[in-house]
Amino acid sequence: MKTDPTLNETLHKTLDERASHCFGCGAANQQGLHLAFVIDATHPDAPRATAHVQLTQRHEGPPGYIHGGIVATLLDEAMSKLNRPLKVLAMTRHMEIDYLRPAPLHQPLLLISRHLRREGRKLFHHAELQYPDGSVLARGKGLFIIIDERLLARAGLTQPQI
Ligand SMILES: CCCCCCCCCC(=O)SCCNC(=O)CCNC(=O)[C@H](O)C(C)(C)COP(=O)(O)OP(=O)(O)OC[C@H]1O[C@@H](n2cnc3c(N)ncnc32)[C@H](O)[C@@H]1OP(=O)(O)O
Repeated sequence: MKTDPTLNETLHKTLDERASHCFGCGAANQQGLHLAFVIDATHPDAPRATAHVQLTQRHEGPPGYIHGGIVATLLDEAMSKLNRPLKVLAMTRHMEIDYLRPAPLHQPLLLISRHLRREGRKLFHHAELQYPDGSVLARGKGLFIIIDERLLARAGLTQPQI
């Protein structure tokens, strides 16, 4: 049986290295958004993440504005960045979004997320896309589920013990 020649290489990379093509934040993804977050873990149980965003016509939906699916990606990515400071691996299970105003292209915007609460494996996060003056363009609430070792292995995401 033939094996994929890239498989062995993939298995020997850490999860962080394998996330380098993440569409939201991966440095190696040339088509990605390259979001760079600053994490504030002053309160370890209530971390916050912030990123500056300025998108171009590549991500256009309505003329002059960011596509709604990309807005969802921004909010999802911002919320996912709260998992590491909480010292867990977790994936988005449910997300809801209020698109309050069209989000403009070519303008500096702020992406801000915060952890709300934890109930067992369930993490409840919140995120906003804002103008620099704090007025809100879109708001998201997310349910992230903490992934245990068994599920990591099933998803092929186990970090090899070598
Ligand atoms: C891994 C590191 C990589 C991170 C990259 C970050 C990228 C940015 C974030 C993403 O976009 S991740 C990609 C999008 N997400 C996915 O692809 C996840 C796909 N879903 C799954 O793989 C599974 O559903 C998942 C592993 C998340 C959970 O599967 P489980 O079988 O472990 O969950 P389960 O069905 O038992 O639900 C867990 C709990 O949530 C509850 N739940 C589920 N849906 C709910 C809902 N909609 N509202 C409220 N509660 C809900 C459910 O009742 C249950 O509650 P209890 O623990 O109290 O019993």
